[in-house]
Amino acid sequence: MTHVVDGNAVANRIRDDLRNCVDALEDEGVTPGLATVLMSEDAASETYVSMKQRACEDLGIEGIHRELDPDAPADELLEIVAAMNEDPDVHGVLVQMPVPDHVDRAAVLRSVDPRKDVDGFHPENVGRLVAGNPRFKPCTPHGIQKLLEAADVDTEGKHAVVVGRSDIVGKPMANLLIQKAPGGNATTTVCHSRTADLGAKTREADIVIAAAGYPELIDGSMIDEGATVIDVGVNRVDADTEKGYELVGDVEFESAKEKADVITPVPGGVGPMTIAMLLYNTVAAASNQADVPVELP
Ligand SMILES: NC(=O)C1=CN([C@@H]2O[C@H](COP(=O)(O)OP(=O)(O)OC[C@H]3O[C@@H](n4cnc5c(N)ncnc54)[C@H](OP(=O)(O)O)[C@@H]3O)[C@@H](O)[C@H]2O)C=CC1
Ligand SMILES: Nc1nc(=O)c2c([nH]1)NC[C@@H]1CN(c3ccc(C(=O)N[C@@H](CCC(=O)O)C(=O)O)cc3)C=[N+]21
Repeated sequence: MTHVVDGNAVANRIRDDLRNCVDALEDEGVTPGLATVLMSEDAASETYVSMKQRACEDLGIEGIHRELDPDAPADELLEIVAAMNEDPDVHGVLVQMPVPDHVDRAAVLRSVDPRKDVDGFHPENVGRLVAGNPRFKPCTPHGIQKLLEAADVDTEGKHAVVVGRSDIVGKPMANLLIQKAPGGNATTTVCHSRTADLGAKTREADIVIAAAGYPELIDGSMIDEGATVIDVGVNRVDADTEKGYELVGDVEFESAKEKADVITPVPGGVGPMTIAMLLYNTVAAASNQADVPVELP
């Protein structure tokens, strides 16, 4: 029987453990604070940011949210981030991606205080991750490591094929998988839009991590018997539903499930883990900044 990993259940376990950490910080007079900034009118981005804020509230983390007109000058965004960097009640700062085209994305990522960079996107934190000394592991790849662990999938010595090379998912995922550390030690291939014969690469994989943002790109014919399939894709596809769309992963679930031993669904797989690990990084940031040690899950 194929194991369909319940990301909501794993995420809820982590969130329960984090609640104890928040209580321990609270006992020392510290309330963790997460500030989010949204400069977009994209409906999916709005949904994700409000899910993050609700998750904070649920845990006793103080959520602060700012929204900017997508046409506002880039300096306005940088000023907001600078104020959040200075605010002692804010321990984590997250600028929801993507930002509008007239805003220099790299400059935004550099503007976040690296000690508050709970996304792990600041170049200093990217460098530390690559060097094997991470401060904050990026939320989605970190969540995938936790999911693999929960599903008893050992990465050591396995061939992992990551489909996608974005700064948010593909690259940090590959960097974690090649680390000489628990959850790493995998032989790792990174594929992208210029990869020739993607199926030939994914069929070689013990673990496929699909993060291309292309609905049902990977079907059962591209999966080896007994493989583990992690579907990161969250694509809104027009459908005759109440909302007018349905969520579809980068994996064609039914055919891939026939081949895989372990597979994650969409929704309810990687997505909830991303949010749980954002809470994790926020608690870690508060613990470091307040110099109050906590035992993270
Ligand atoms: N579940 C979660 O928590 C999260 C889900 N997501 C979802 O994951 C998906 C990927 O997100 P993100 O990394 O930000 O996306 P990006 O668009 O930034 O990157 C997509 C990557 O996939 C590659 N790619 C695109 N099409 C193909 C193809 N046909 N064959 C092989 N590679 C391809 C691109 O290649 P190239 O570099 O050559 O352009 C690029 O490297 C999206 O659906 C997004 O919504 C994202 C973040 C969190
Ligand atoms: N600075 C920044 N940090 C991010 O972490 C970041 C970002 N920008 N930009 C966009 C992506 C996307 N992302 C998701 C988070 C949760 C779900 C999630 O919880 N998905 C639910 C379904 C959500 C729904 O119902 O629409 C699920 O898969 O079960 C999905 C996607 C974080 N991202």
